[in-house]
Amino acid sequence: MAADQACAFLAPHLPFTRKPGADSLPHVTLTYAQSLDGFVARHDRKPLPLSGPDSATLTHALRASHDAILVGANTLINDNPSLNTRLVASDAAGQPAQSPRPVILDSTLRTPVSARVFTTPRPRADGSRDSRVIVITCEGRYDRERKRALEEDAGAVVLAVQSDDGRVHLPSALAALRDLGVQSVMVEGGATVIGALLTSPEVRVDLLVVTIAPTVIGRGVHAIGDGVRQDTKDKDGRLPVIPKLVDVQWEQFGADMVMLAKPA
Ligand SMILES: NC(=O)C1=CN([C@@H]2O[C@H](COP(=O)(O)OP(=O)(O)OC[C@H]3O[C@@H](n4cnc5c(N)ncnc54)[C@H](O)[C@@H]3O)[C@@H](O)[C@H]2O)C=CC1
Ligand SMILES: Nc1nc(O)c(N)c(N[C@@H]2O[C@H](COP(=O)(O)O)[C@@H](O)[C@H]2O)n1
Repeated sequence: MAADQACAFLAPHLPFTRKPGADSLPHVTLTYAQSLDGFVARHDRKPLPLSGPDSATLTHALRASHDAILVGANTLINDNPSLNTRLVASDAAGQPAQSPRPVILDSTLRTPVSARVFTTPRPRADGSRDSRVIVITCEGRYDRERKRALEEDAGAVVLAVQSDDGRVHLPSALAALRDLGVQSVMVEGGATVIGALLTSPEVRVDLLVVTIAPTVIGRGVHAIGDGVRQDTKDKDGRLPVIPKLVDVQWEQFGADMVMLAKPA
């Protein structure tokens, strides 16, 4: 069964907890599904089902094993995702599945109050954890009325952190999540977030889990290439660097291949 296979595949990497150290940031897992030719979406950025049922079960087991699940604002707007754990009964450690807290990176608060994520039930077995959606925006860039609407009409927690070239500063976002008690974050995309995270000189990705579906798209949004600002140097004059991968494992889930690796 796919759920058992997912548990066995993920078990050696558990638990996903905060990195050691007084000011340490949460554990970060980066995960996405791509076509055989490297795309996460078609060129129109409409939702694109790539994962088959077995690798989708793995993704939900992974979701259930993290405190929070993070996506970029474009993914939230284009896909209108649920971000819950409806495909699994238990997490990768065999405990009853809980849905992680959704987190949206949204520099200017474009997230609609009608987004599905705000009304998706997110029962938690322990009953005590705050499961409200967290929207992280840039100090000085957001509209106060949008913040009020997200908080009061959608029930979100809106956090404003420092801006990094017009985007949410990733270490500040992770520190804000840590301060809310989040120990582990599963980042699901999209391409811009994947690129920003993989090339961040300040944030470490602890685990990378990539599903490769036997599907050819031809033209679309590239998983890495379209998210990385290859032509721009950062404020210290450095070009984006994508880390090498170590401890690489491959396993077949249904028709898909899944790679699990650690950035060096
Ligand atoms: N196949 C898969 O596994 C997945 C595919 N997707 C696809 O990806 C596409 C969306 O990807 P993108 O357009 O690249 O947008 P995205 O979902 O990566 O969101 C980018 C937006 O996030 C916000 N943001 C704030 N701070 C940021 C930061 N530090 N770094 C990056 N973004 C930050 C900005 O508003 C930015 O425009 C959709 O078509 C969706 O279907 C999304 C997730 C997973
Ligand atoms: N693992 C995976 N496989 C695919 O084929 C996908 N298209 C995605 N997309 C991500 O999952 C979100 C949808 O979540 P719900 O099913 O609505 O809970 C979508 O927004 C992407 O983040 N992932």
